[in-house]
Amino acid sequence: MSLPETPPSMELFAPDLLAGETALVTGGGTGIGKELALAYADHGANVAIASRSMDHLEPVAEAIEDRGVEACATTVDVRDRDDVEAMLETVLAEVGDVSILVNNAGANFLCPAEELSANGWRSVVGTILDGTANCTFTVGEHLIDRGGGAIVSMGATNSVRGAPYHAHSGAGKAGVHNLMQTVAAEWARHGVRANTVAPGVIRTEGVMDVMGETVAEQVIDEDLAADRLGTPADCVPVTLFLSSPAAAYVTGAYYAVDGGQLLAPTPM
Ligand SMILES: CCC/C=C/C(=O)SCCNC(=O)CCNC(=O)[C@H](O)C(C)(C)COP(=O)([O-])OP(=O)([O-])OC[C@H]1O[C@@H](n2cnc3c(N)ncnc32)[C@H](O)[C@@H]1OP(=O)([O-])[O-]
Ligand SMILES: NC(=O)C1=CN([C@@H]2O[C@H](COP(=O)(O)OP(=O)(O)OC[C@H]3O[C@@H](n4cnc5c(N)ncnc54)[C@H](OP(=O)(O)O)[C@@H]3O)[C@@H](O)[C@H]2O)C=CC1
Repeated sequence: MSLPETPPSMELFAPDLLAGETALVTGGGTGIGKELALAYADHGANVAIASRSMDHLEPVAEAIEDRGVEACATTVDVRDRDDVEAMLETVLAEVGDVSILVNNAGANFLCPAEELSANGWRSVVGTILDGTANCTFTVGEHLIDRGGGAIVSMGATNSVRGAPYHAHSGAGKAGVHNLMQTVAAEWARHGVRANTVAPGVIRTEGVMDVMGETVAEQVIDEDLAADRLGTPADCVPVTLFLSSPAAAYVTGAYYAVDGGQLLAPTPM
């Protein structure tokens, strides 16, 4: 028996939960980011999505518009601060005020620490941590100027539990968790909240490329109380909640969406 599926967010939350908001989702053309972008649109928010490849973004932008809200798709490499500033200019010009930032763009590969090249480290930590910082500082300034907003960053369970071959990814995600706490502490007085959602192992093309089916089966058998991998849909409700007025008093928090991956798998 595994944990049941998460119902579609439209069965859980009011359809107009985020009407009048504009969400910017990095990495919004694939995997978890795509599911989040479509859910924001379902609940009435205008949605901007940004990543390196327009190929990912265009079909999702069309699906967002099909939901009757405004969409913007723009390219960005979140590792580059100038690029991130240009992304925000484009989004502000095309869909107006941004009130929600989702730092979802991410990167990972499995590599023994002693074999990781300097460039391999930079590539992953640059995307996860520098990328989250670049977007948080750039969009954060806008959120402060407009008098408030919500930031949700995709962390990972490896930020609080080291795991083999995750030196770059785990360290980067730990930095994300801490960065969200810091800006939460600094920016509450500006009405800006910042929280972390930490997925466990969520079945996306990106993660399956990283770990493959054999490791996936091993994780399910040995590590997951839920007895199944997560799905992008599992990440939606908590992220919508954290973006909404229902979380008005929630900031600096860390929510694992991991099917119990952080629990000890054995009694002792
Ligand atoms: C609990 C799970 C937590 C998180 C899960 C997820 O995030 S799932 C989501 C997962 N989704 C994604 O990851 C999607 C986005 N991912 C990507 O874009 C790429 O996978 C990227 C991260 C390599 C960045 O691309 P890029 O074009 O910027 O970089 P590039 O190709 O130029 O390589 C840079 C350096 O990295 C080196 N290197 C690369 N692979 C390996 C390897 N297997 N082994 C060793 N090293 C490797 C490569 O050799 C080079 O170093 P060198 O040789 O110059 O010293
Ligand atoms: N799936 C999982 O099991 C887990 C995922 N996570 C985190 O959740 C988030 C989403 O993961 P998932 O959906 O699986 O991954 P995907 O591989 O589907 O998504 C990663 C996204 O990030 C974008 N991206 C990567 N590098 C950059 C960059 N330098 N600049 C801008 N965009 C970039 C990619 O688009 P493009 O190629 O167009 O740039 C892609 O859309 C990530 O932060 C990931 O670390 C955390 C724990 C577990």
